[in-house]
Amino acid sequence: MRLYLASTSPARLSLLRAAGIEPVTISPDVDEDAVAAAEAARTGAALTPHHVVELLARAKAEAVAADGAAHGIDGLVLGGDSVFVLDGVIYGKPHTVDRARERWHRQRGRTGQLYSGHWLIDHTAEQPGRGVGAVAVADVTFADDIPDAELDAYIQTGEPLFVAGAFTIDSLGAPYISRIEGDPSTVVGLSLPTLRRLVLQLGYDWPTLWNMGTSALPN
Ligand SMILES: Nc1nc2c(ncn2[C@@H]2O[C@H](COP(=O)(O)OP(=O)(O)OP(=O)(O)O)[C@@H](O)[C@H]2O)c(=O)[nH]1
Repeated sequence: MRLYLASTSPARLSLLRAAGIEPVTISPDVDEDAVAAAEAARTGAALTPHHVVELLARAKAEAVAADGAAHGIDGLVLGGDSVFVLDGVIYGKPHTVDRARERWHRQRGRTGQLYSGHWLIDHTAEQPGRGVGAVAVADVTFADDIPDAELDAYIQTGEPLFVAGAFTIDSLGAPYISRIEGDPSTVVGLSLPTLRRLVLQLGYDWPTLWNMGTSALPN
């Protein structure tokens, strides 16, 4: 079974490859801010983190599936979205050094939640368009002994600017994460246990997605 990843996230691609799946990646053409704003206007209330990540994961998967014929899609289309929540406030990517510094000064020594949304669409002749979704959440606790100067050095690498919550657990940010509760792949941006359950929900066996080269096999 072919998996189509409706995401530009290198981290999501790496997670799938390490799990034995070489997806076809297709960039979703979605204005995330506009989609979230339209939903907030429709509901008349601020969106919960759970709602935001499932809404955007679905929008990305549906945007790619809508062009299914153009892409020659015959398989499962996966969209994802992640946000970080601290004290009830939803944070995406900081994008700027000042915002990343402000976030870290707030989250240092604290615990927040990383929410990842998943939407999987069956784009095969058998069940064209059937979609299922789920959200996974993991608690992330940050080290409390990071001096300002070291935080600035980390921020200057640029890594924190383009990831939800301004941190990674699998790259330069790893030394600053003291505890995770939940499956680590949720924090990276794609919960593999959650994806497996969605595949089963659509009636497929997980191993049918394996199309590993040697890249996924431990050497
Ligand atoms: N490597 C890594 N990436 C992380 C981590 N936490 C969050 N991210 C990334 O932060 C990004 C969150 O932004 P999203 O809007 O969900 O996704 P995106 O990167 O914009 O890509 P699209 O799916 O194309 O929207 C994702 O690429 C996540 O993989 C982490 O701990 N490690």
